[in-house]
Amino acid sequence: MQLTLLATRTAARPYRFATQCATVDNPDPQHKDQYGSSSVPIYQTATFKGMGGAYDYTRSGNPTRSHLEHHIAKISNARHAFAVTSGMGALDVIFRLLKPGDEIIAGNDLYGGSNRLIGYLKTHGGITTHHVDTTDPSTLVPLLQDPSRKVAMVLLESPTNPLLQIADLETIARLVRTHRPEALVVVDNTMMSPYLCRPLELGCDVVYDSGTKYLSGHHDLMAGVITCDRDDVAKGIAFTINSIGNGLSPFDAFLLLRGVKTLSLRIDKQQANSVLIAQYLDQLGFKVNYPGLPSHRGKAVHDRIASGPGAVLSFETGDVAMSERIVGSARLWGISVSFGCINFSHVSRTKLSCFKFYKRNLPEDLIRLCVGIEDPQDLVDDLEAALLEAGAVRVVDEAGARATLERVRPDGGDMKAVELKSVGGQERVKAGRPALERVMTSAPGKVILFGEHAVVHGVTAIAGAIDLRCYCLAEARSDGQISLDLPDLGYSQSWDLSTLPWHLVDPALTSSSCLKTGPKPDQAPSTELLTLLANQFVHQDQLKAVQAAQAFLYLYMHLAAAQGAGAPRPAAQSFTVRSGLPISAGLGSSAAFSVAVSSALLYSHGVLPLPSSSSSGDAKGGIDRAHADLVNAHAFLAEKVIHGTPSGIDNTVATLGGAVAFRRAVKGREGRLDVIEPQEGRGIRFLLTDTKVARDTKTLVAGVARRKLEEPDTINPLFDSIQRISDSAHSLLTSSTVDRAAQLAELAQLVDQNHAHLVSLGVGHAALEAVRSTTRGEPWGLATKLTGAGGGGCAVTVVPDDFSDDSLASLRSALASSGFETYSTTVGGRGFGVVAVPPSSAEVDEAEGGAERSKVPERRRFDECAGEELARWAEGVEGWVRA
Ligand SMILES: Nc1ncnc2c1ncn2[C@@H]1O[C@H](COP(=O)(O)OP(=O)(O)OP(=O)(O)O)[C@@H](O)[C@H]1O
Ligand SMILES: C[C@@](O)(CCO)CC(=O)[O-]
Repeated sequence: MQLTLLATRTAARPYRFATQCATVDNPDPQHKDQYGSSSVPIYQTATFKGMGGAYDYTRSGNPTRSHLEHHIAKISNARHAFAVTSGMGALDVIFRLLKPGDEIIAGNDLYGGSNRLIGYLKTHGGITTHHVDTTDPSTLVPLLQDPSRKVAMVLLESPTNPLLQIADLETIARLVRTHRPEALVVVDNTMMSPYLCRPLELGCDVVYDSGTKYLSGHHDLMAGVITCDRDDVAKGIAFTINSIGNGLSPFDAFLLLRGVKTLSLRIDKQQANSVLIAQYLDQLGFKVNYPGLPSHRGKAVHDRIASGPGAVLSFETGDVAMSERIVGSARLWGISVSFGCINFSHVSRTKLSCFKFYKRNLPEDLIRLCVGIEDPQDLVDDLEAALLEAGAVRVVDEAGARATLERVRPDGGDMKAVELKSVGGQERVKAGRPALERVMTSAPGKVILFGEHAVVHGVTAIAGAIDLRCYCLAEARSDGQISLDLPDLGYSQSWDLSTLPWHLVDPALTSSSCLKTGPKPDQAPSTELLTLLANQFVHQDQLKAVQAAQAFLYLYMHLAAAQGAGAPRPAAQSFTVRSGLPISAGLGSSAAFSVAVSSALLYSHGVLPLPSSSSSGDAKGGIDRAHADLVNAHAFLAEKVIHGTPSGIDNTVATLGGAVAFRRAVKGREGRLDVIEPQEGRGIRFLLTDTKVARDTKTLVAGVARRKLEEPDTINPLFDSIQRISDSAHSLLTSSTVDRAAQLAELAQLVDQNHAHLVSLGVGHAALEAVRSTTRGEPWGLATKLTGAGGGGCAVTVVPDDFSDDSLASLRSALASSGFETYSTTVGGRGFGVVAVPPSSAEVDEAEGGAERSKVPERRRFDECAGEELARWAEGVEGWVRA
């Protein structure tokens, strides 16, 4: 039922642009390629055998070209499309729709090549052209209304090249329709491509693109394409192409078709780079022409007729010689004509002779930038180096917290120093040192005894800290880098602090109150920053590491920005995280990671003062509750980055330790946190079994949320029942009077009931059932449920008081023989901890003659040892203070 509905919907809706680009349909649905080739074959033939077939001579038509033309028509939303040998070839074909004596109205900032052809038309074809200011549609009206004028064509470009002036294509098309219905409105759409603008949809008659540019994207072919809706116009164009023989060759048609498939992908990246570069130049005070800048004249019109500013911009320096020096100094930026290529950002200075010849009033110092898909920071760096080398900017305030660039006035006069908040969208930051040279934190994993998943939707859950922990070591460095090493995931990466996307920090997280109380519980992480971090800053090898690195960088950047009151004051540091917890197994490894990293950041940056350690080196409850809450608030944000919509129970337990009954705040109902105090002599043993079945909490939580939405009548009663289970468990665990045997028997029953509900929620797994059947079977008879997000991961078994150590050992070996890993743990252990780590033995040797050596664990062991050995190493550092 559901499937049918979805299928119908998909069939009725046209595909979106990127999908249309990537899917090449056969123009002739009757014709199936004999081998079912996925890529369109190249029909490299001049002639076709026989007469009366679909094709006879490639000048008139060729299957590869037809495929391309069909595809171009589809993505341009046009009835007809034609592919010819160049963009100018396309304009030539269009001009041949005119007759001697006809007149053209064209812009006064037209592409030089078009102007050259217009000049030729005048001398050889008797066709005159009137150049007007197309940024103002009213300038066309007198010509359109003048009956003595034989205006047969209006030729437009928007944005123009290279001044990026905007013509209101829609309004002009309407004016032409009103005053001169027989005239054709022709648009050169090369700067936009059909991805960003489709002028036929705005009422224009004929559109052409130089396919050499964005449509191809690789500067490896020359082509032009023409689209139109009118059948009579299409007939004229087809006749001309066949007559003059400038149809695109089969091989170039194949290449162009290949290029078009990635059109939207390429333009998205080129455009994003262009926005950063335009902002950079704009902040330096250059006059920048780019419709992506709020100040650009005609931006409102452009935003109405097009869906993006494109990837060409230009700027003026105020001095021709300086412009020449800038263009000459660029290294990564090449010097070239044309644009639209993915891997070749280039600069070009306007050619004086050309402009003078056509009497175009173009500034002679104009530099055009055509932006590719390179890393934007490299482009900005190279441009900046060229600006510095050319003397267009100079560095001031090098000693300050932030480097500042100042534009140099070409005439030597005073120029206001531009304090750059951001350069190319990237803050010019200077790395400092952290408040603490070396600090280590740790946080426990958790086991949820009752209420997982339901807790995300406002039901109470019962959980406690376990004795497996995650450790984070933060160390100062002095090379302007921040690094993250995650040996458990085989991941290691460092970033130059000045290259991080500081411009995307969320101001809501950089206020001074945020430093005191932490991010608000309903604060969502910025998807824009997270996406950028994932796409451009984090190695993409494995999802687990991407999530962890995103969370780390997100916290790090906001903390650095908050400390500098918006202007980042980052410290160069190395962070190494190790964990004794199985990752993605339901024991809260992500929460332990989030708490360990948050606390390491807050202490090492001096936001939290280091608590004083007791002489025993293990002060219980030695951390202020307000400090713990600040850590928890930051960790919750990190959990959101990793999990999407966590309830907050995992990070709360990993921060505070102990055992809690937790209810999150939902829709107007307050949250609630009850600490379950350990009861003397009534501790309960638990066995944790890791099924080793990999799963992802984020996906499982999202799946339950979707089911709640789609099947509320099934899911809501399950949540109500889980609430009753948690309430019963809470009173059983806090009662000091209920009979011990009855308490454990009742808990076992609740465990079974809760597990059954979790299976009904859809988060069970065959491996978990295998664990349950082993523990329930003879001779053990113990109740087990999944714990955490389920879908695999871990199960928790209640171990009664009279269950002997031998029985436990034999149960563990039975589970191990099925490939499971077990952990026997107490529940309710300590919360997060912190310790200042002294220099490792090697450093002590140098500085103090080795006097301290025996007290300091060897640093490299932290990276190398695992499991219990890791815990021994970390716990061996003296002076831990824990919540
Ligand atoms: N030792 C570690 N090193 C690096 N990243 C870690 C480490 N431990 C956890 N993580 C991060 O936490 C994520 C695991 O989160 P996930 O929620 O899937 O599992 P979990 O927290 O163990 O289970 P649950 O949330 O069900 O208790 C990993 O993908 C990684 O991003
Ligand atoms: C599945 C879930 O309830 C527990 C994951 O450990 C999710 C959450 O509470 O955030």
